[in-house]
Amino acid sequence: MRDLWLGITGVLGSSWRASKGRLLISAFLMLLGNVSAPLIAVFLALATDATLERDTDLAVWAAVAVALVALLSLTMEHFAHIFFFELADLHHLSVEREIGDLAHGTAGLDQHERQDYADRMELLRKESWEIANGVQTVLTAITLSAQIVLTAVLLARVEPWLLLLPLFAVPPLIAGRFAEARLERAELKTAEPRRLGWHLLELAVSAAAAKEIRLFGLQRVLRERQAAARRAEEVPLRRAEVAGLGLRLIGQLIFAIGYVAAVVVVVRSAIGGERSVGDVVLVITLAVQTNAQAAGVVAVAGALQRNARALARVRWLRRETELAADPIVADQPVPSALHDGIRFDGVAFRYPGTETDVLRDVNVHIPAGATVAIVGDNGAGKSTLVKLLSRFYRPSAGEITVDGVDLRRISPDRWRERIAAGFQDFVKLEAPARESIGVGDLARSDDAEAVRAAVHRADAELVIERLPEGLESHLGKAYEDGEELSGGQWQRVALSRAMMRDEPLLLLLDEPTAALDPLTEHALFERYAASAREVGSRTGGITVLVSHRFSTVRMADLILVVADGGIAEAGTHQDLMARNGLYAELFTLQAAAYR
Ligand SMILES: Nc1ncnc2c1ncn2[C@@H]1O[C@H](COP(=O)(O)OP(=O)(O)OP(=O)(O)O)[C@@H](O)[C@H]1O
Repeated sequence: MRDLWLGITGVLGSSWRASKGRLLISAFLMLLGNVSAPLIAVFLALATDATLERDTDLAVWAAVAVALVALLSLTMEHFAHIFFFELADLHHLSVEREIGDLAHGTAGLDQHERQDYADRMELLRKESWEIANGVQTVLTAITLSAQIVLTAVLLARVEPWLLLLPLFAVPPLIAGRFAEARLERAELKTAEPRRLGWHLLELAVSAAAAKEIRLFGLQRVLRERQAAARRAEEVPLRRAEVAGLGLRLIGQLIFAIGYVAAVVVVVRSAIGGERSVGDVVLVITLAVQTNAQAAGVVAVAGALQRNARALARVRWLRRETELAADPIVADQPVPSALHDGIRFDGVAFRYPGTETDVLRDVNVHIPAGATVAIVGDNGAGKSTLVKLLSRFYRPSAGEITVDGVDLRRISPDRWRERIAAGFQDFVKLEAPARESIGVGDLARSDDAEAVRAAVHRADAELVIERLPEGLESHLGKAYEDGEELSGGQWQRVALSRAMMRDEPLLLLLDEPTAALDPLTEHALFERYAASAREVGSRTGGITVLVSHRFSTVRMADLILVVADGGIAEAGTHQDLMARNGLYAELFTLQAAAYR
């Protein structure tokens, strides 16, 4: 009930803010249209009695009035729609803006990587039009209520017992509520197969996936899976819809019984001479309208509930965004340079909503100015360490300190201003090349010199030189004249973006060179390491590289081998080879493979 109330007031409030004039005009037109409907019955009754009494003047005037109110009742809602559409557009824009603001409004990745968040966000995206059209729903509800009250008054004047007639409209209402609740449960339950269905459809139309799909002959399997996902979505939804239809039908049947009883009561008293024929016409006409009103109430109640549910989800998103805020006050500045470095003390980490620790009791000191390589099997936790360093997540236990200051006490935004990063799953930012690279340091994104320097650091000059208009060329298929790049070329663009910051305190390279060949990766990393050392000697900046290629890794000052949720080995290449442990084994295996 509270959601319903908040839904109604929320819609009216935001429509009022969006456009007072449109809201008032459409409310007036709706009211006029809705109040006119019961008046048709009044004038029809008048015309009938006047005709029977041979009062021609009154009969003609009453007939003209019937035509007039019928016209108002039929047309006003259409005129109101013109204003609704504009209001809905304005509203939709603001709803989408708020969803976007809230989705961008969290510092970490807690929500974005969570399944229940993804499910609800998907529903919310679908429902954004429901919210936008909410003003029509709410105004219909209000003006329909006015119509129902007027109808009730008119019926009561003929026969007070007829006031019971609207009571028969309650069962369809309750049935409608149950049907809606059942449908919502089914929608939530089927969010996963729906997402899977979309994903499979996206795969089917994506150029990137087309190669592997054809090469491995996956078309049939994918089609079958897509069909299975659609079935898994549709069967429960259809069941819920059929069950809802049955419930609604029972509700309408109860109303029909009341309707027939009311008509019988009045016809009997008209035969007995207590009522006029006009009264019978009035009741039959109004009772038909009451039936339509009941259907209208059910429809509008369903729409109000959907609107309330969608707005409740927006409030949920607001709450989630608030909850995601770090409880610890970020009251420490980012150091301008590192002296000691970064320390992990007893750090454990478990992804939200999961049952096992990905990292347990991680203790390591990354000295200022060092170049660190992180190696380990797939799923060992390398990227998780990078996410913790980027402050996308907070450790579940233990502490990460930067020059002795708890990382949680440094504002994530400020910290990230001093981080440069390149990831394996980088963004293919479709924009002019200058912008696609420049956003790596937003403050200098328009600075062509800075962009060129970044391109040089990433050794991506050849990629840019081949573009028809150099840095001004549009990248990607979003543009008609856009240049599509190869995987490796996109990766160079992403690397250039990572190189935009001149003196980062932390350069994170999480397999950013995976699309490049080992020799190129080796050469590139040597180049980064040299420049990182040079920058590091001034600022104490740390470079962290995640790679599976040991030929690249060996040049790092410190190699961390991640295994079994912790740092299994740490040291230089020489140290670790001498130790003859996991690193030595993996290195020897890989070196043998290359020989
Ligand atoms: N968002 C997430 N939610 C739940 N579990 C996750 C999430 N991301 C990663 N994991 C799990 O955490 C573990 C470590 O993942 P991580 O990505 O850190 O491994 P990695 O060493 O970087 O692997 P790779 O070499 O394959 O990139 C894996 O078991 C993975 O399934």
